[in-house]
Amino acid sequence: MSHPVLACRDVAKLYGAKARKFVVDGRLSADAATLAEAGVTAAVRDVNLEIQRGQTFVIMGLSGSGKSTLVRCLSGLTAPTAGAVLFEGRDLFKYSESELIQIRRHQMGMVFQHFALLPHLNVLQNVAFPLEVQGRTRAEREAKAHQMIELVGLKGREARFPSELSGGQQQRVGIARSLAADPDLWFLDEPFSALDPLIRREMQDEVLRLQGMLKKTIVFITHDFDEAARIADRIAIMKDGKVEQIGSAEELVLTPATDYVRAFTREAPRAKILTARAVMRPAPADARFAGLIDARARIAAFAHQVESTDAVYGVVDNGRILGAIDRLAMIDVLVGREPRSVAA
Ligand SMILES: Nc1ncnc2c1ncn2[C@@H]1O[C@H](COP(=O)(O)OP(=O)(O)OP(=O)(O)O)[C@@H](O)[C@H]1O
Repeated sequence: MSHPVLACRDVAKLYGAKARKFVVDGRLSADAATLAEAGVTAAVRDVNLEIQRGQTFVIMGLSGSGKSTLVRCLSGLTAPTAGAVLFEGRDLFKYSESELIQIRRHQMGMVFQHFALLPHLNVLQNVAFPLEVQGRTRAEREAKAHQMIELVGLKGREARFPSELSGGQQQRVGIARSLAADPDLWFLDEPFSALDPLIRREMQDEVLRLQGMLKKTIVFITHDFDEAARIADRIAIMKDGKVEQIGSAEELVLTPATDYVRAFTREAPRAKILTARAVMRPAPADARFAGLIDARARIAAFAHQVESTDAVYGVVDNGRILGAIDRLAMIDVLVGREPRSVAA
């Protein structure tokens, strides 16, 4: 069986002079109150998760909830105080320092909120930079950089300097640069937070487009649930260093595990997140369907079809009827009410 690309086993990261005192046999041995009393911050604690190959895994939470610290542990930048981070089944922090550098350089790519482009290098040189660090020849570097620049839609701007680009364009350069080294694992830490909403959506579409082509394993941090819902396969919601729940956007909206998750997902655009499968009811025995809806279709895509108040629609998967939807049941789910059964 293949391993998850990344996994956390009881990961904790503590800050404070007395932090080590609370780790026994590699495990965190104190609750939040005891740690706080000792002046120790548990930036991350009790984190268990698995990220599968090809998945877009989003880590979200408010400021200070531990997202960046967790990602620093996942990407090998910071060793956890307790627990283990497994990369392809092996403890990331049991590699030697130089092996870890090689893994980070060749198998991981990073994009940050602040574009961190080198101001004195032009677009081509910025994108080629990680390949220089990898020791590739100039011809190889430039060929790859040109390919990446084209991929993110910046062909023709190779000679510009960062200061001559808009925020969105700078972030495209950051994306091209992080992809130049062909990482398997791509970390994006609030990459679009500094961009205005329209450009932000455009960049989310860009990630979806690139992911459709490149099929990377993506770890994406955001504090915006709408952004998470648009791009994620799985979302982990963090609070006070802990993961409150992990699930698809649909699972988090429909079955929040805690009040915190419920509050986080309350304003979510349900029509764009929920699928027919999740909102259907058992089909009445004698139902005569006015039409059929694919089980994977989102409400926003089929709502216009469910127009008449008394018509019942069948929900199908590969030609098989799984359940039924009518207008009232759909509206119940959209406004967050327990849906009533579908009328025959
Ligand atoms: N080097 C450090 N030393 C001490 N405390 C730290 C350190 N790094 C992070 N913390 C604390 O750990 C907690 C989690 O911080 P972290 O930066 O991981 O949160 P975050 O969710 O990424 O926040 P933001 O969205 O604001 O970046 C915070 O209380 C922070 O003050």
